[in-house]
Amino acid sequence: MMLGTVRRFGVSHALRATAPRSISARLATQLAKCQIPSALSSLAATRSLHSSFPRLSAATAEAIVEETEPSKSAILTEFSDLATDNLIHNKIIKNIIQPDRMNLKTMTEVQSLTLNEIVKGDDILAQAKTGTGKTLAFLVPTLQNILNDPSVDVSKVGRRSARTGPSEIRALIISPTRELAEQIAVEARKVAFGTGLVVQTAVGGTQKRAGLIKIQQEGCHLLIGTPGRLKDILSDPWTGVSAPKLNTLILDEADRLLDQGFAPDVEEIQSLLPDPTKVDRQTLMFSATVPREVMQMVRQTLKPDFKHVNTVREDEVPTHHRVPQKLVYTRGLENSLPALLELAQNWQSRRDNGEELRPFKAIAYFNSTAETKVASDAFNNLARNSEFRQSSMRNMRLLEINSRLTQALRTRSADNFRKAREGILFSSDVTARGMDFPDVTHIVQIGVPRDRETYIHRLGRTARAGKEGEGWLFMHRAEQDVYRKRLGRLPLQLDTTLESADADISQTFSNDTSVGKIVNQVTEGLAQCDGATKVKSYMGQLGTTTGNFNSKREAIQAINQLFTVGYNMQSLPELSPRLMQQMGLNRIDGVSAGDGSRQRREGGFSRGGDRGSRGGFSRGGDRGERGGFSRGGDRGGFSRGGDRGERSGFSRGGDRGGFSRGGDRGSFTRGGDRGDRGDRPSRPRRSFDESSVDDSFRF
Ligand SMILES: Nc1ncnc2c1ncn2[C@@H]1O[C@H](COP(=O)(O)OP(=O)(O)OP(=O)(O)O)[C@@H](O)[C@H]1O
Repeated sequence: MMLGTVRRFGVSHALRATAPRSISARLATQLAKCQIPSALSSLAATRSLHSSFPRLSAATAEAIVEETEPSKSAILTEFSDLATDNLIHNKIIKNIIQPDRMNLKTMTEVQSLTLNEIVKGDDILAQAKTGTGKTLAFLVPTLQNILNDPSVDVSKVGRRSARTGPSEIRALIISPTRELAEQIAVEARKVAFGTGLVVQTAVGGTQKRAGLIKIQQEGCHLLIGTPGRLKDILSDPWTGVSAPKLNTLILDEADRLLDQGFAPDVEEIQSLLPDPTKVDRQTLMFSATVPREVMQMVRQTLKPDFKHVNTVREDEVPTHHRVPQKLVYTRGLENSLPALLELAQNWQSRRDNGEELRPFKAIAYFNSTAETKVASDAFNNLARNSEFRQSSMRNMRLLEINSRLTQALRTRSADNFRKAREGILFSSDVTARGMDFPDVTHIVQIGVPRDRETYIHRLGRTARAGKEGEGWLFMHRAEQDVYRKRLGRLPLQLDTTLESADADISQTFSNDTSVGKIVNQVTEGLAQCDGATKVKSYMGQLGTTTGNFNSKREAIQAINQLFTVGYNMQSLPELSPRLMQQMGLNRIDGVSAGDGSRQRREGGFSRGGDRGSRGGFSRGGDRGERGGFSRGGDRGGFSRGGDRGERSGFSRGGDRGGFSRGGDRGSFTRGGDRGDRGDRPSRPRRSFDESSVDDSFRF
């Protein structure tokens, strides 16, 4: 059984387990032979926090002892043991282990396997499952290496005189999203506390000038940022950020940064760093997924003798075994939101009935940014009704996050969700990677995600650091083929417990049944949503969902039904000829062609409620007072330009067929929202949602 792999390219060490997961007599003898600290043997047998959190197990330790002849520090597993041979600065260790600080005790497998190699200066590609502590795995040794650098005057560190601006930057971490960059910085500051090392961020959506002044005044040893902003400040001589002594580059979520969306920026950033023939550079790459397609880029970026540390067994899916993953077929696309509400309500009711369950805290992932807004608005609308307010759902925080929001709103949503005890975060893929929200119990993916990696990273927002969690995938039956082709082997099990997933929403429901109540609540919530938002969501789904179905026509039929039945809109949005051409659509497919004049004539959009009374409940009784539109209020409006420097998605260039238009630079993307490219001085590219809306509707 393969437990983990450390490969030096050229010299390869495969770590094969030959012992059960408990310490063996043989291991004990070998540990003694190798003079490994006695703490290790007890540690290998101990599971301090959670039995399923991947630590360096006895078996792995044994494998290392057998096959890699490590130095003794190579297999340290306790943070406190890092004091041995002064491997890691005492202050850093204290910050990690002290109960009033980070309060961590035992290293995870990826931490144990990479720490010594990074301190030695090797280039590393490290792959380990989501939520297994990769951030600390690169932060601790990197901060230590900065302290070890003789040109960093440790005696002066911490004093003002030692802070000499950007020229002191020794290490750079690139992250695909702003929130992740900020999160890494928070962790880095905790680790570096009291050492005098200064950590700064450079992310899009924040004031560039203010950030630069901070770096100038406070200094910077470790800079963490998003590709666009980093490229911007490093390439602009006026910023004064040149980092001549920088000798460490870290790509977190490396496979994402090396794919075609970000690779050009990352390459450019590398070219702006000191010439590696003059300043030796260590490069580290970390991710939970390393698809074969990026390996060529990995080899081009790392030194030829880089090490590949892989804690995911070759025969294993890179999701956690302990996370039940359930698949729900929905009758139509309009069934997803009722099914989500039912899932949350069922869970909360079970808690009310005395089951020992953590409060429902879920992230609902959508494939386009506009869908997150419709869903979030609908849930916030329905949460105002008295039945909801008196139910077990009453304390739910209902939050939205996607790259179209202003950075201030994004940060607020992320912070509020972090703090929330129970709630739902309606999210695009902007939070899919790296984000460490505590105590997330459920990940609900609505529609088949764009690729297997996206599925894995989204799912990885739950069950972190050894905790429990569950994953749900809601999809239309007609997405089955794409689901199999795109996601490959995954341990999903069919679930048929959610009644509203299969309800015929076009029917009238009475409030006497629980499914009726759920459908009616969602319908009412949606009826109060802004028509413009619904149109954007329709457009977004033409971009994302169409490629998920077997036939375009079938997909458009389903999206049309979502719009008319689910969103309760009378007439379909008109698509301009240009847009139809861009999307490869024609009337036969079932879209409505026009120049958008119908929408303009009708003052925007059909306001819903005109499909006749459906009895059983009043549809949007308060819409008169509110003019039929929900304006977002503190839930964050739709930012159409304040935040345009970032990309809200990119096309992977034809891997899914459908509408892909030549990689990431086309005017039309598939509506995803996978990362930030920071602020750009040049004219921003348009994303799918923007282009479609600008072409067909002006509102
Ligand atoms: N040795 C440890 N013991 C216990 N908890 C840890 C340890 N190391 C890190 N953690 C905690 O585990 C959680 C997940 O860590 P982290 O965010 O670094 O995971 P990751 O592997 O980078 O995940 P992802 O692949 O999603 O980016 C964090 O809350 C972190 O504080």
